[in-house]
Amino acid sequence: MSHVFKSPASYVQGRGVADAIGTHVDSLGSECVLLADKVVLDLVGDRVLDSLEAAGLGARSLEFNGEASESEIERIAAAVDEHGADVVIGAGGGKALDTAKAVRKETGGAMVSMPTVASTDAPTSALSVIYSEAGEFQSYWFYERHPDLVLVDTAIIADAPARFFRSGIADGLATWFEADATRRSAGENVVGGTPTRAGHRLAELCYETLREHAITAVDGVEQGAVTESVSAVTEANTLLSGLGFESGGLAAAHSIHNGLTQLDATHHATHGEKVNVGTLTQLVLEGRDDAFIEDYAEFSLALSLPVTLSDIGLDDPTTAQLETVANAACDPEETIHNEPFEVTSPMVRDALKTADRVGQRVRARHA
Ligand SMILES: NC(=O)c1ccc[n+]([C@@H]2O[C@H](COP(=O)([O-])OP(=O)(O)OC[C@H]3O[C@@H](n4cnc5c(N)ncnc54)[C@H](O)[C@@H]3O)[C@@H](O)[C@H]2O)c1
Ligand SMILES: [Zn+2]
Repeated sequence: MSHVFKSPASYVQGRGVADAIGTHVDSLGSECVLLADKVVLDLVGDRVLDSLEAAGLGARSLEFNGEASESEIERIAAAVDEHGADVVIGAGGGKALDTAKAVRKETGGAMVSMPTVASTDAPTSALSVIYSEAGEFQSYWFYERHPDLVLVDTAIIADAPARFFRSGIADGLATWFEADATRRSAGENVVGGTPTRAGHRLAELCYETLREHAITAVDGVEQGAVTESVSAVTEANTLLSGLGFESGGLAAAHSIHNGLTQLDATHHATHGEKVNVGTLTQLVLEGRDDAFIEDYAEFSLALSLPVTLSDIGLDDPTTAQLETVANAACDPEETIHNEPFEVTSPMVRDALKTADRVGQRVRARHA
């Protein structure tokens, strides 16, 4: 298998860049559709449309219903075709961006990601995570093409609720452990090859950046402030984590996340919050030493990230529920098989139980 690295064509990040989106998009097409849910349209719709029009581009918006489901993708793709648009701009969280990517696959043309929360590493990837209308994980859809442009306004990111930012940090922390597992197993990354040195090291840089800046960055976002740390962590959550997971590879943490989505009780927890429980479980599964696992749990607590099953809505889960999660996590298509040893469902069930106990014990120290 060849070493493969892929990425979006360009990435622009800065305070106030939403007002200049037209100048970055004008080489990509002429008729733009902005896809975003009601909250995000109210927040940035006028600014984005004004900037596109000022650059001489046609611009209109379409309201996203909130779920990256097949039926929603079909509905939006039909509307984009009807408008004759050749640029789809997705704005919002991971689900809006994943829907915009899927729509572009149907309609052709250019695709722009404009995350308005730094909550996941979805903005840069060439894949969508598809859910049922009821919100259960269904599958990954992979695309030949990446977004043509990823544009991140740090003032918008810093103004959004800090919970999203923390969730993006969790998603970014997982990236390193998963990329490293993939490297150790000589496994396959998400772009159809084995990891390049670049993919692996970008995942590591993501982790280093988060360990060095995340706590102060969260302080900033809690104040709606854009600081150097907020900027560094926005880049880590978005660009470094995105390139790191796709070209570095995914492993157990995201499979466990996908397993957790099978249980309704976890649906109120964000992607990153569930991923954090997945990371702690991955570390237990890998047999990391006590100090290493506890260090991760302590760092999570310092960021108010979940460390127990109850933190993500699973109070007193039954063994049958944990087996549902573990079975789904061990599906033959899952990335958990990038761990450098054979992983079975009972191993994941037991690692989930143990990680939960570690989280409870470490939290009790702070009570
Ligand atoms: N494709 C990928 O590579 C990839 C990677 C990671 C995660 N994901 C997917 O991303 C999804 C999770 O994304 P998410 O955690 O961003 O949640 P989300 O997309 O479900 O929701 C984001 C929410 O934030 C709100 N919002 C957006 N910007 C805001 C702002 N500035 N201020 C206030 N509210 C704002 C939106 O209205 C929405 O309710 C999952 O479906 C996950 O599977 C995909
Ligand atoms: Zn993720």
